[in-house]
Amino acid sequence: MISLALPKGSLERRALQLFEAAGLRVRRSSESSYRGTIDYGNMTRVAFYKPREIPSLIESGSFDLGLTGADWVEESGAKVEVVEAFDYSRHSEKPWRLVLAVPTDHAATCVTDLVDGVRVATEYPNTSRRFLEAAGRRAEVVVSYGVTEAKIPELADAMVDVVETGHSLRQNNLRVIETIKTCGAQLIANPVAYEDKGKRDVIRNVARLLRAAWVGPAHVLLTVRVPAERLPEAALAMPADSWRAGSSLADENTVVLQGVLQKRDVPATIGALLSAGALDVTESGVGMLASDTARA
Ligand SMILES: Nc1ncnc2c1ncn2[C@@H]1O[C@H](COP(=O)(O)OP(=O)(O)OP(=O)(O)O)[C@@H](O)[C@H]1O
Ligand SMILES: O=P(O)(O)OC[C@H]1O[C@H](OP(=O)(O)OP(=O)(O)O)[C@H](O)[C@@H]1O
Repeated sequence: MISLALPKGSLERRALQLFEAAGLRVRRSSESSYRGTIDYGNMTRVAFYKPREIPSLIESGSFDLGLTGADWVEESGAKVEVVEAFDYSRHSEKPWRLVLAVPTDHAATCVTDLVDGVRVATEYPNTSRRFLEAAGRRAEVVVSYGVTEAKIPELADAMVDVVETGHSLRQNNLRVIETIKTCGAQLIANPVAYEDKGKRDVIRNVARLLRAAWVGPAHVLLTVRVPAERLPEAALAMPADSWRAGSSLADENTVVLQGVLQKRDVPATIGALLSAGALDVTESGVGMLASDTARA
């Protein structure tokens, strides 16, 4: 049995989509239920927690596997195995950043411009202290429990917080002077569970399925009909991660070439294939792409 802790809040929606796309749908009685199951690997104990709590739940062995933000893995200092990483944020398929920010009219352009004794508000006191110390700044770290932007100017002069779109910074007249860490979602495992052969096999397979569901939609399958004598040219035009050729049952002079390639390569590839003699090209969507090397 593998137990799994999933994130509530910002990271939740995409996590559930990803598990569903990987064939690992979380079954629960309603969207407000914090408990569920997955019909794979005997995952009968799935629970939802705030991302900041998940690393310690995994380290302690309360759960074998968890999905949370890289910022909380670092902040907690929890001893966990990072099994996979997915660069998505609350609103986008891009990583978010943990940044040091100051009011727009502040003179500082980097951390070393901050004076000793500067008050820095943050939900990430450990990460912030480490960063400020490494920069040689003697700062007063003011622990915040959210709405950190509002701590300036009364309680703090600067802040360390999450930035994704930058909307919140702009609305509060703040600007970034340092990026401390670029963060995505991480699949983390309890080290003891990861050493257990049976659990490790399930954990590795969950990671593979999630990765396959993550990279799949960034790819397409191209099916190309090409006259047999033009096959070498057409094959060269296919920048596919993998491709294969087979004969057409309908016409022995026509070969069918199939390849999986990244979506961004499609326009140029179709042009090159047609120039190389392709009779027609059909594009199909890819759901999951399981491969040891595939990366979106
Ligand atoms: N755009 C984003 N804004 C905030 N957090 C994000 C964003 N993108 C990813 N995250 C991740 O999600 C975490 C916040 O998750 P969540 O929204 O559940 O909690 P919270 O806002 O800290 O908590 P609360 O709802 O109690 O204020 C961040 O710490 C970070 O790991
Ligand atoms: O760059 P943006 O896209 O604006 O995202 C970043 C903002 O989102 C988070 O706040 P959240 O709404 O979770 O509230 P909080 O301040 O209480 O954590 C974070 O603390 C920032 O304020």
